[in-house]
This record gives sequence, C-alpha cells and structure tokens, in this order.
Amino acid sequence: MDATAQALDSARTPDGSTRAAEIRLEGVSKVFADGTVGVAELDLTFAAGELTVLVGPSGCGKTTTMKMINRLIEPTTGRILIAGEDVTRARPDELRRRIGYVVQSIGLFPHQTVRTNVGTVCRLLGWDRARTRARVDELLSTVGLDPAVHGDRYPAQLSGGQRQRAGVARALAADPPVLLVDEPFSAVDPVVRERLQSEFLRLQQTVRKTIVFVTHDIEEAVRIGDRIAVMSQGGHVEQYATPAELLGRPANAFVADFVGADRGLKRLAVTGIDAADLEQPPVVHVADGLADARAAMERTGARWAVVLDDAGRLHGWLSAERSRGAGTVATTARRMEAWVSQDASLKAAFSTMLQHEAGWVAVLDGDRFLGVLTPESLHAALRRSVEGRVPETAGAAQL
Ligand SMILES: Nc1ncnc2c1ncn2[C@@H]1O[C@H](COP(=O)(O)OP(=O)(O)OP(=O)(O)O)[C@@H](O)[C@H]1O
Repeated sequence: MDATAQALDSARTPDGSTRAAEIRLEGVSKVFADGTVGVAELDLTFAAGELTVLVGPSGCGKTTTMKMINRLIEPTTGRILIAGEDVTRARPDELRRRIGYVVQSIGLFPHQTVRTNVGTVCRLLGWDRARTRARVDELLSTVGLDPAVHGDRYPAQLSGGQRQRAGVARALAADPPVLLVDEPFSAVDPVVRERLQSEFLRLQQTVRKTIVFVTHDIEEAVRIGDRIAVMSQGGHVEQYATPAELLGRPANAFVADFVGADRGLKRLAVTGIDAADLEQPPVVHVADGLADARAAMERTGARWAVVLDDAGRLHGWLSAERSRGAGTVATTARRMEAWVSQDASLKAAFSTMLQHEAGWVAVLDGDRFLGVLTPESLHAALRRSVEGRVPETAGAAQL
C-alpha cells in the first residue's frame, strides 16, 4: 500500500468510519494529445466534509478536473493533494478503491445482482464475506433500497432512480473519504431528480464526505452545493463561493449571465431565516382581556398582535379593529395558519405567505413563537445574507 492509500485509510473516527479529507489542486493543467487545453493552471481547494459543485457550460473542463482527482485522466502539470498526499505519486488502482465515484453513464455491472455490484470495492479491498454483506445491506437501506427486495435483483430490474441509488451505495460501500459525482441525475425526470437530490443531501448529512459534484445545471448546483465553482473554458474558475454569495453578488458578467436573471428568486431558496431578520409585533395572551390587547397595539401603533397561549405557543392573531369589539382575546382571535419553522428557507416563508394570502408569516422554533417575517423584513433578510459585500444602495437592484 502506498503513502496516499495509507493517508486515505489512516484517519478513522472513533466509530471506525473514515474522516473526510481535503482535496487541493495546485497549478493543475491538462493538455490532451491533440493539443486541446482541457484545464489550465487550476488552483482550487475542496474543503473536507463539504459538497463542492463544479458548474459551467459544456466543454469548460468540469469532468477533466474531476477525473484528474482519481487519475482517470493524468494531469499534465501540477499537484493534486488528498489529505496532504500527492495523488500523482499513488498507484491509480489503489487510489480509485479509496475514492467513491458515481457517474450516470457508467452504470452497474448488468450481469451482477445489486448486492454484488454494491460490494465490488469491499471485495477488492479484501473484506470477508460477512463484513461485506453486512455493509452492503446497511448501505442499501441508507439509500432507500430494501436489501430483501432489491438486493438480489439485476440492474435491469430496477427503475432509473433505484439504479442511481444503487450506484451511490456502491460508491459509498468502502467508506471512502472522498466521493466524486458526475452528473448523476441528468437522465431522470425533474420530479424524481428533485427527490434524488434531497435524498443525496440527507445522505451527505449523515456521511459527511468530501464530495466533488459536477453538473451543468445551476439550479442543481445552488440546491445541493455548500460551495460552487463556476467555470469557463479551460477550467478557469470565474467565482468560487457559497450559493448565497454567488447569487447575491456574481463576480462578473459571465457568472451573472450563467446564474440567470432570476437569481434574486433563486436566492430565496438558499437563504435561511436569521433571528435578527424577524419583526416583533405586540404579543398578547389568550387569557388577556380585549382592553389590554388594544392598549398593547396602541402603544406601538400596530394594526395587529400575535396571540400566544400560556405555554408561549402560537394561538392566532388579533387585529386592532376586532380588538375594539366586545368579548375576550380567546373568542376574538383568529387562527394563524401562515407559519414556518425557523430552519425553513426564505422561499418557504414567502410561499407560505402567498399560499395563505397573509401579510406576514410567523416563525416558530418547535412550538415556540420567535417573531414574524413580512415582505419588508424578508427583503431586508435577503440583503443581509450578502451584507458587507452589497452596498446598501445596490440592494434593491440585486433583487
Ligand atoms: N480525450 C480528449 N482529447 C481531446 N480533447 C478532450 C478530451 N477530453 C476532453 N477534451 C476537451 O477538453 C475540454 C474540457 O472537456 P470536459 O469533458 O472536461 O468538459 P465538461 O465541462 O465536463 O463538459 P460537459 O458539460 O459537456 O460534459 C473540451 O474542450 C473537450 O472537448
């Protein structure tokens, strides 16, 4: 076993799983035999445990960059370090057994069952049958396939989405610290695609690998990436940033054009709710009298108040107008259905607001009321997400 294989094997967590490893490209170029420059002088670092997306127009060098990491393509110049070890000095076969690889076009071996397919690398690494079988069944369940139902099937007996999941399970089987993923969802329809993306994200939350993910689809990139490298011809990185930064502050015209004119809308989906974004309307309690509620609203000039129950849970809302009538808060308050959890995106909050035709949406932490988002505070939240990088006066134009 060479130094790179050892480095990839060595970092074990207490539960025995492999730690994610940083990948560093230093001055990497690829000039093909016919003189085509696939990638020129590329410096890029993929942080350990992050999902980094390479995105860009066709032929810009995404796949070449990815395939140099597991040496399916040999770099012409430069160094590629994984966990500090130079992969160009490693034996390619040992290297590839330690790097998971998911690709849409290279499918599963058609004449092997799903279980045999998924266990391929485990067997190559010399694992015994029992360990391999246990690992394969665990992985099949993790990716949403039932070992008892799907394990003994052949790839042709699975749907496209199921085949893709089996491919992901195969890549993860030997618990590699690094996973390379090339356009895995391009052949499935948009609905299945979105579901597979969500599943893939959930899986990454559990396994926390260093993932390099290639796609030409910016929607997919912003949906799943922790960071995104937007590339142009020759593997040139035009911008390397988080989805929110990329959409909020494209570095140049190329990136702005690539992310699309609707980038403000796309940003809603990648921006979370921050406690600082929330407005605090007057709060009254369900046991209060209407006079108290009215007074609370008059003090701040508010047109409505949030009504909480004794435990601080959202009960509903009360308008200033209704508070002038007779009765109690309990009998006069209206139910409040426009609410989201604090871990929702701004897009989910806005969508909830529209769905209920409400002027605001309550934000909850479990049962606990945290505050409300209005169209104004939502706008401010979007601007805050790139604060420090967007001049105040440019904010409106960014949307
Ligand atoms: N074996 C090869 N010989 C010559 N040129 C090549 C070879 N492989 C790739 N190229 C060229 O290198 C450039 C980068 O190709 P690459 O496949 O990395 O692009 P990509 O960004 O992944 O594109 P796509 O999104 O279309 O898959 C392209 O101009 C391509 O034509």
